[in-house]
Amino acid sequence: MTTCVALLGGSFDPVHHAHVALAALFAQLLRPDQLRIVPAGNPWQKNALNASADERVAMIELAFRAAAVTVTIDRREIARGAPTYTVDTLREVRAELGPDASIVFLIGADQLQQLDSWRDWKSLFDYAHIGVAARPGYALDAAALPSAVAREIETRQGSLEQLRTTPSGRIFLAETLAVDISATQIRAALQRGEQANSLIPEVVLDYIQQHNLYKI
Ligand SMILES: Nc1ncnc2c1ncn2[C@@H]1O[C@H](COP(=O)(O)OP(=O)(O)OP(=O)(O)O)[C@@H](O)[C@H]1O
Ligand SMILES: O=C(O)c1ccc[n+]([C@@H]2O[C@H](COP(=O)([O-])O)[C@@H](O)[C@H]2O)c1
Repeated sequence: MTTCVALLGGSFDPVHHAHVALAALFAQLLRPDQLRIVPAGNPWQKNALNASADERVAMIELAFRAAAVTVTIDRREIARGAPTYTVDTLREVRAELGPDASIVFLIGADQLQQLDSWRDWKSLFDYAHIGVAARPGYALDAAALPSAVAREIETRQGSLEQLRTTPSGRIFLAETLAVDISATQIRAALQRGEQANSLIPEVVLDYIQQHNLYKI
């Protein structure tokens, strides 16, 4: 049996219900041997993060424990101390797991729409598959995507079975996720002094309040 490892990277500033739902969806679809959450150390396309790396990790632990989704937190991008390029992460994980393991990097539709802006993006497929989840407001059809990304999907689209049993090179689009939540919206709500109860797990909200996060 091929080992299958799924990775969900992100800023998680803070982690929210859609992150957990995305991870749970692919846990169910792929039944991976391991599901790793990879908090970005220095997400170079974003403005400065609000919470610290340790705070983001603590919130991720709380969120996934509360949801009973079994994950491992991989801190390599935090430890790297350089702009976070996924291609570097996938190269490292490939070296660790060997040539035969299936590696699946999970993203939402917003990131698919800008995949061609990622560092050395075509090389991502040398190391891993990409699993994409739908996101309200971000279409998955070819017309909504940069033409280079649409072309890549045309040749690389594969089945879940192909993702699970081959090492890299395929894309799978999961069209069923429909959770209209963003960390931007949560930070704005918290800054306005609103509770954001329906957007993040209660344990994460408790943590945010105890640590006085997202006030400014
Ligand atoms: N509502 C959502 N539906 C589907 N995928 C999502 C959703 N929210 C985030 N993701 C995906 O999860 C990963 C990590 O996202 P991230 O931590 O940047 O959250 P975010 O809500 O997009 O943050 P921000 O609003 O700060 O940009 C990305 O691949 C992103 O596409
Ligand atoms: O490699 C890149 O150049 C790159 C550019 C943008 C985003 N990413 C990765 O995509 C994941 C989601 O990013 P974000 O900004 O939505 O949190 C996270 O793991 C980022 O490191 C990676």
